Amino acid sequence: MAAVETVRGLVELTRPVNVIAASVLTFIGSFVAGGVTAYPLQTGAAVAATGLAVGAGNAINDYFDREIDRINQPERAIPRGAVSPRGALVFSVVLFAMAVGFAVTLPVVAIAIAGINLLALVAYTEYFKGLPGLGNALVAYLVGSTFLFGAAAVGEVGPAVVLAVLAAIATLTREIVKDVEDLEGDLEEGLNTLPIAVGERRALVIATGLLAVGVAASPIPYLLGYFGAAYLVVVVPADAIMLYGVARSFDDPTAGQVQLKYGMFLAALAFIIGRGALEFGGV
Ligand SMILES: CC(C)=CCC/C(C)=C/CC/C(C)=C/CC/C(C)=C/COC[C@H](O)COP(=O)(O)O
Ligand SMILES: CC(C)=CCC/C(C)=C/CC/C(C)=C/CC/C(C)=C/COP(=O)(O)OP(=O)(O)O
Ligand SMILES: [Mg+2]
Repeated sequence: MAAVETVRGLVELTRPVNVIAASVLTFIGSFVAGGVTAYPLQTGAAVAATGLAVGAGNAINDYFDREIDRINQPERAIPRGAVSPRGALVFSVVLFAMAVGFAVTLPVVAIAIAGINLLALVAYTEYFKGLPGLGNALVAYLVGSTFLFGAAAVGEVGPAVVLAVLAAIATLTREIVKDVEDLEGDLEEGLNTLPIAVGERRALVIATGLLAVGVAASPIPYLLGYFGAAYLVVVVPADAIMLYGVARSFDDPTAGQVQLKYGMFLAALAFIIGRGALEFGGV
């Protein structure tokens, strides 16, 4: 039973939903760059590198955060004892090494993005997380960069830039809300996150303003001709769910950040449907 609990804990450390979601974003980047069918092996390597890097980044985050999580998230794998801190660290290093193994097979721009991202993932928790807004901006960059990484693996990065910016804005919004949710543990650990630096309400007003910009910009991929009209049918509800989530955060940041995540996932689906509609002759 202990072995089953350990394996379950290791899988939990990777945050598999995020691993899959980020991998889909990289695939979308390759898709909008028009390289999936022309370069299937590079697309596969980029998707694999992303999934392994996200799993590694999440595992090392939980390793560094193990004391905060005893307060904020005691049910997580390390605080509940399913995985030892050393076991989590070794697991993260193995995943990072596997991500590098796939990334080095890609074109030089993709290798550069992967190299920057892998360093950022290691540095995030120790050096950036406690800096007001900077830690959030780094995570937002990392999520947005998946589109650039997927595009750089197979072709031109250009079309992926708009998607990267939209994903980064939405992620930055949610990261600020998550810091409001984690205020107690972050204060105990002496972290100076944005809500601690400027106050919870002001941080949420900043998050709301950021998301408003992202929502207003969300039709741009359609207007630029990257997506078919079917994109609007899906992204408009996604925008509405994200706006509802950030509004909900003022009285319940936990529920709000979850709603934001649902809206972001639906927006990622809108990207897939929008590009698919264009590629396969739909609307
Ligand atoms: C306005 C507009 C149309 C925005 C686009 C939104 C979009 C497509 C966002 C992409 C979001 C996404 C699918 C991200 C992948 C999952 C991931 C790796 C997120 C980063 O998570 C960091 C977070 O702090 C982890 O916490 P948790 O999710 O609670 O485990
Ligand atoms: C394209 C390549 C090679 C890599 C992509 C890398 C990506 C997409 C990373 C996604 C973001 C990520 C996994 C960040 C790691 C750190 C992390 C989990 C930040 C959020 O954690 P905390 O701020 O500690 O909050 P919680 O632990 O409570 O969620
Ligand atoms: Mg953490």
